[in-house]
Amino acid sequence: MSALKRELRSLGAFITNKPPYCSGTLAVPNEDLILFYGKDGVASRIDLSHASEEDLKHLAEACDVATFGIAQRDVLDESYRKAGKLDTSAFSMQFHAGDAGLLEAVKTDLMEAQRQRPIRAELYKLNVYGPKSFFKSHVDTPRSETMFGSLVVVFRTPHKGGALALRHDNQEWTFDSAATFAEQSEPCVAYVAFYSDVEHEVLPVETGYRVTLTYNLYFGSEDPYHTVPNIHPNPLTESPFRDRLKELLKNPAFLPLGGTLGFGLRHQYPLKTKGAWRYERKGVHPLKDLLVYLKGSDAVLLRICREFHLNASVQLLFRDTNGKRDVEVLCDRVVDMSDDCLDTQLWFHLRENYGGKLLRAVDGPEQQQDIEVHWVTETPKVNSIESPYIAYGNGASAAHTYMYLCLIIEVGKAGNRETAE
Ligand SMILES: O=C(O)CCC(=O)C(=O)O
Ligand SMILES: [Fe+2]
Repeated sequence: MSALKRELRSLGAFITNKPPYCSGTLAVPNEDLILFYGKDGVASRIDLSHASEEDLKHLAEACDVATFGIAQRDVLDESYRKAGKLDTSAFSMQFHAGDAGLLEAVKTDLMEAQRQRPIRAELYKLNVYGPKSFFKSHVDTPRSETMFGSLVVVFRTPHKGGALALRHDNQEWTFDSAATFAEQSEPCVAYVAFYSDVEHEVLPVETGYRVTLTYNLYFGSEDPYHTVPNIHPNPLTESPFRDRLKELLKNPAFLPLGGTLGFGLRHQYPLKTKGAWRYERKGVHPLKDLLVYLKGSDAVLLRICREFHLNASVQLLFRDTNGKRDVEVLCDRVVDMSDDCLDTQLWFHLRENYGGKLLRAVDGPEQQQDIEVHWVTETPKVNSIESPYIAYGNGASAAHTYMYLCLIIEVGKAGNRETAE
């Protein structure tokens, strides 16, 4: 491996290793933890800061069986999810994530670069996970295009087990509320927030009752909140990446003549390709618009590049074909090839008709590479977007290629680049 490749890989590790969730504890006054619940005329009352086993059993018995969403349908299957739920119409309490300053913590810790963007949390359900309850691995069903994640608040009721396992991009983390509470002496609730594309699973509760509120997180206008000084987010820091990049930019041996860096985006983004030419004509540029919607480490990356005055753009990398990485083409606009009939090579078509730039080709020495991109991180395979087209060979056949969203960064030559000092 060349020295440059090694340096880029160690730089990329700071991005790739950043978890797509945040968690912590939050001090809450006891009076905010009184829960009133019931579906009939008379409501019951439980103090979630000092709940007895008997109180919790009563609450569990008042719940309905929890369902879960598959393809916009609610499904009941106790081999997949065993838990109780109350809809928002069947309970009430003073505690609101928006008021408690929790959104501020989520913005700071999870959203990072986008922390200036307003977000709001919509209360979804109260859940009770009693002994042997669980919720197998799933991703939450997005309720709208602006929903970007979920927030779970766990109350300090006696329980063991019921940790939340989170999985993304072949990595796994665990948020164990029972263990978190064991380390706290102050009255508090525990919270965990994660992006919508994070798979998660509630492991079986061994003893006691795990009581939660779940919220859907949206980009959108801000709820009023008060900053509570007692929030202790587990910080997931971005500064090692910034420091390392700065070091590299200062080093005259790093890309001495300047160059182009590529980062595969880590998160999934909805991208409408159908009819792309139509909205381009109206002046809509989805790849440019995506810059303000970047999530988590993708957003951090953009912000740091901007700090260093590096030109950054979201582009589409096309990779052809059959899993082989023989031909790669980069396009700075959305391409809809669903109606295209290709009687030439895909890379040629993209270059001729969509302004694509050839990164790598195998079919002959005469093919020119348009630009060289030094890849720092790869886009996870799950984030690929399929793009169909019709290929003419001996006859017409349906073919497809895969596109990957990436952030392309221009680095100036040594001595001619800023390091934000
Ligand atoms: O309780 C939790 O930690 C997560 C619950 C969950 O995944 C859900 O309600 O969709
Ligand atoms: Fe979930």
